[in-house]
Amino acid sequence: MASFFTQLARRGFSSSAVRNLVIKHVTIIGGGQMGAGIAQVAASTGHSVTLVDTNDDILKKSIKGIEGSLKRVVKKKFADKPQAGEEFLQKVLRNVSTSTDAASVVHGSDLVVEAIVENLKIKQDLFGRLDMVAPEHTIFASNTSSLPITDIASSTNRLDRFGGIHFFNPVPVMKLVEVIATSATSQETFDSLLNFSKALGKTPVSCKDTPGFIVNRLLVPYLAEAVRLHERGHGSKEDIDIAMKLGAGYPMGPFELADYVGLDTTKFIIDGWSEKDPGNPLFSQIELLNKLVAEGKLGKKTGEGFYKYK
Ligand SMILES: CCCCCCCC(=O)CC(=O)SCCNC(=O)CCNC(=O)[C@H](O)C(C)(C)COP(=O)(O)OP(=O)(O)OC[C@H]1O[C@@H](n2cnc3c(N)ncnc32)[C@H](O)[C@@H]1OP(=O)(O)O
Ligand SMILES: NC(=O)C1=CN([C@@H]2O[C@H](COP(=O)(O)OP(=O)(O)OC[C@H]3O[C@@H](n4cnc5c(N)ncnc54)[C@H](O)[C@@H]3O)[C@@H](O)[C@H]2O)C=CC1
Repeated sequence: MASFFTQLARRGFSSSAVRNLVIKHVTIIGGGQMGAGIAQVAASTGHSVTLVDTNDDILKKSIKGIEGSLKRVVKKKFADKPQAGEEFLQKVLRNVSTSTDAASVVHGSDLVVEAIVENLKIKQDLFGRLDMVAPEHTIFASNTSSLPITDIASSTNRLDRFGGIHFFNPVPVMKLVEVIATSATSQETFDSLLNFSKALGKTPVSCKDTPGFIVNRLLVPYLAEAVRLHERGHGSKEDIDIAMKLGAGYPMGPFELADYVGLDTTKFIIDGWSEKDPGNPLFSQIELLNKLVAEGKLGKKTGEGFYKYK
């Protein structure tokens, strides 16, 4: 039987594309909560990272956030060696550069991780543009919470080198990464994403390209039901949060977690799924969530969501 590499070569891949599997340079697009966290962890594990966002002010904020989060890590990891801790921090920061123009920086990338707004069209536009300029061997991956990887990948001509890599918030703390293969993702791409996740010190699990993969398929209906339970007058937000923390062992209650994740992201997910599966009561609209998002109360990141943070 022909080797895997031979089979790939027969399917039109050059040997240079096949050989270049170790991910060293990563471009991360979107410097928000997730992108900044992924950049931090990748840079901390010796990868060279370019972080991209739409403007320099956002990127300055991302770097400041990375520095703050790194200080928490360093304080713990180098408790008895502050000098070594400071050196580590500076070394990690040197591994991160920034840009507002993704197309001009992907030429040296082994992997592009997208962590921009949860909107299919915007993600497709981004990947479609990058596909024309990125090297042949570059793997594309999305950190989407809920959109089909197959749909995002459809704007490119590298379906075999496209997968999902779903991190959890806060990225420096949460150990899980869901690695998602579509029906077109090559085994090699999947393995590279698994190995990259392990190189970041994470524990990867393998997922199919189904709505919400594993964690969000279970977490989102739970969160939605918590808000509905509150809307029905069957529990205060505070009591529901306390109940789930003390009764089910969750580190945060559902309202705290939704505020932490972002109510806009939570709404994007529920809207997308209810549009695709309108009869499914699990994904029916949630009035209170819609109201808060319409008021710009998006959770912790805007200072108010279900709770106030100012
Ligand atoms: C909502 C449903 C809709 C889903 C929408 C889509 C979302 C997705 O696609 C997928 C997701 O990410 S779902 C969210 C997953 N995340 C969670 O469930 C987080 C739950 N919360 C926690 O684990 C802790 O409260 C947490 C770790 C956050 C904080 O812990 P504590 O309350 O104990 O607070 P701390 O004592 O401050 O922190 C504990 C240790 O962690 C370190 N730390 C926390 N944040 C950090 C950060 N940003 N960077 C670096 N280190 C950080 C902190 O230093 C502390 O360390 P130790 O001193 O060793 O304990
Ligand atoms: N918030 C969470 O807990 C989690 C979110 N995700 C997913 O990660 C992605 C990002 O989420 P967050 O970091 O929470 O969002 P966020 O709102 O904190 O950050 C998104 C960033 O992307 C930037 N951006 C938007 N369009 C862009 C473009 N075309 N080019 C470059 N930058 C662009 C924005 O300026 C912003 O800084 C979403 O797909 C979300 O579903 C995945 C796991 C957990």
